[in-house]
Amino acid sequence: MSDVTTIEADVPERYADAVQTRLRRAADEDIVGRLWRKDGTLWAPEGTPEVTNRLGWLDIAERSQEQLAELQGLRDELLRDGYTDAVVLGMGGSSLAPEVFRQSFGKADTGLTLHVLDSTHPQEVQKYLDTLPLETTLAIVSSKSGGTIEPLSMYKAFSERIDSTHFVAVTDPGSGLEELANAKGFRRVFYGDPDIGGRYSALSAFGLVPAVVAGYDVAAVLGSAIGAQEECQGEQGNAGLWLGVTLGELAKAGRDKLTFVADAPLSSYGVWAEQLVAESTGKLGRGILPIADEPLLDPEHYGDDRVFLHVATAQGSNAAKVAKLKDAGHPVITIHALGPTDLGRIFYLSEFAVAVAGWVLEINPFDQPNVQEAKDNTNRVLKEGSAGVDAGSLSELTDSLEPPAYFAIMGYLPYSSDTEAAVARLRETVVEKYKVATTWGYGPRFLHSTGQLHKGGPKTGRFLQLVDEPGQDLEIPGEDFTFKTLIRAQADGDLETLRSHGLPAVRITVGDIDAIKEQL
Ligand SMILES: O=P(O)(O)OC[C@H]1O[C@](O)(CO)[C@@H](O)[C@@H]1O
Repeated sequence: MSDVTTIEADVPERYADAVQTRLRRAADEDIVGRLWRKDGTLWAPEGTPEVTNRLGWLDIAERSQEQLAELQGLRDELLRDGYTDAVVLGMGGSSLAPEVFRQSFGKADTGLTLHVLDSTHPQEVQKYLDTLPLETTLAIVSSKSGGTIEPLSMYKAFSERIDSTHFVAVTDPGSGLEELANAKGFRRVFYGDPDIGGRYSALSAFGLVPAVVAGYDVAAVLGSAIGAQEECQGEQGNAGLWLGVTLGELAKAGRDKLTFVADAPLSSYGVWAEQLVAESTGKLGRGILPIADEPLLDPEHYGDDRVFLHVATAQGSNAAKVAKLKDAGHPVITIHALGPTDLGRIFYLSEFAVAVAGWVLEINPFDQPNVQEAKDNTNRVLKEGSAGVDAGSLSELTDSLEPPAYFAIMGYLPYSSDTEAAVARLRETVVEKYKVATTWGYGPRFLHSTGQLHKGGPKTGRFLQLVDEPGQDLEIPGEDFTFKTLIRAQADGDLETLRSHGLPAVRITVGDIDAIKEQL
């Protein structure tokens, strides 16, 4: 057991020495004090960009409390004006926390029905345009940089159909999106903190605007985050420090597949944590690979590259399976949670832990050096057209497949529960047959999440790209490419980038995902 109150640890004895030694070193080197004093040399040489100006999240929950009255004012105004729905148009850090809030809280009595659109698949965008009651829908265009191609394309599609007063922007001061919002007369512009990067922005305006508009108890979410902030102050009983040191040391010992088991109603935690962990740690050939939503199996199916993080609630149904994992000697860390308002605490502890793990792994957790490559390749395909893609063959991925390799499935497909169920069956087959960890992400969403680790992390990934032939296309007003061209250029660009890193990457144009299992 650790000496912290909110986290329970079952870490096998053989790793305990490394964790204790590292905790002593953290105390000797005043890691917590230096983190709070925003000393960037914890992670990178003095003067490195994207370090000291990326630590605003440390006390953002306190500062966000001051924004609540204004946000609640917006919600009241929208309800008075007859609004019924709100849709977030954003990617990565600008969409994933709202998505976890949405799935965890559900529909509140006192707010708008929240939706999150973070896809460029024409069928997916069209679905929202067709099914939302557009006359009573608020569109929240969310982008820190204000220049990301996906939210701007989604904005363009919506702007043809709804009036400017139906839009609000969430962005950092001085961005192109701020300028656009002012020029077009958006209802409001809300600002993020420029000293916080996208994946650390959950408790700033990026998470809060959608959550307040949806009527969720954001004051309680922030209260739980402030509780965690207090827990992360000193050397003793510091849950975030302990978690980061443990995850870092386990990764160094080869347990670098952090497998989330999140109980209802917090089952979607992994989709947010995935970006935090992968984009922060996956670089310089190192990193912790987050595994979200993988079917949970019996211990014998797992290699010794796993560590399990159980977000446990009273309603959860995973306890018996997790107990078996502990008994079999897999490291298991349990974070106990009461319900959705605990998300503030869980987000905060995760953020602090990942910052500490960055120190252990000797990487800068606040940059994303490899994300740009896929974006550049996409832009080139958009400009010059595709030179045609060699699909490759599945055996490139399965030949001598064993831990510590991992099998990544990336679907440039419309979102559907049928797809997710078929992918879950495929993942289960891969784990059972090869004992390797599997990941799954919708493209282009995963490009802003695990995409960084795929290229920058350990070169152990095998990549299966799934694409379809969309039956319908959708114009992007003002652009000379359509959504169908954009998503295919993103898929082509990513395949090319993976291969340029010497990584095995194969494309399958899907009809029946279940049929892939037979070829493994
Ligand atoms: O909020 P923005 O600037 O649109 O960026 C979206 C996402 O893209 C990235 O910058 C890179 O993938 C993420 O870190 C970020 O959360």
